[in-house]
Amino acid sequence: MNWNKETEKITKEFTFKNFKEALAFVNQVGDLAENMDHHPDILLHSYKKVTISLTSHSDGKVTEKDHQLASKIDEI
Ligand SMILES: C[C@H](O)[C@H](O)[C@H]1CNC2=NC(N)=NC(=O)C2=N1
Repeated sequence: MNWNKETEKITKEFTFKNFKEALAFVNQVGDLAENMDHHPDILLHSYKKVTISLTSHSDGKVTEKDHQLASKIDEI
């Protein structure tokens, strides 16, 4: 299997005190995504880190929707 070329996206890593706080953050991001009908890729890793990646799949690139959701996530 070939390696996939990364499509255009914006990514940010968040670090929390523990797994429980990281998971709570993931759920809050999920609520925002559902409200916007715009969904990130979410990776909860190293037990207390969350990496969020945003791209607009229907456009195949980063759009204003991604920046809007990123701003809302930063306000959590
Ligand atoms: C039908 C539904 O509105 C679409 O599939 C939405 C869902 N969430 C989405 N999220 C993202 N990141 N990109 C999209 O193109 C997208 N499309």
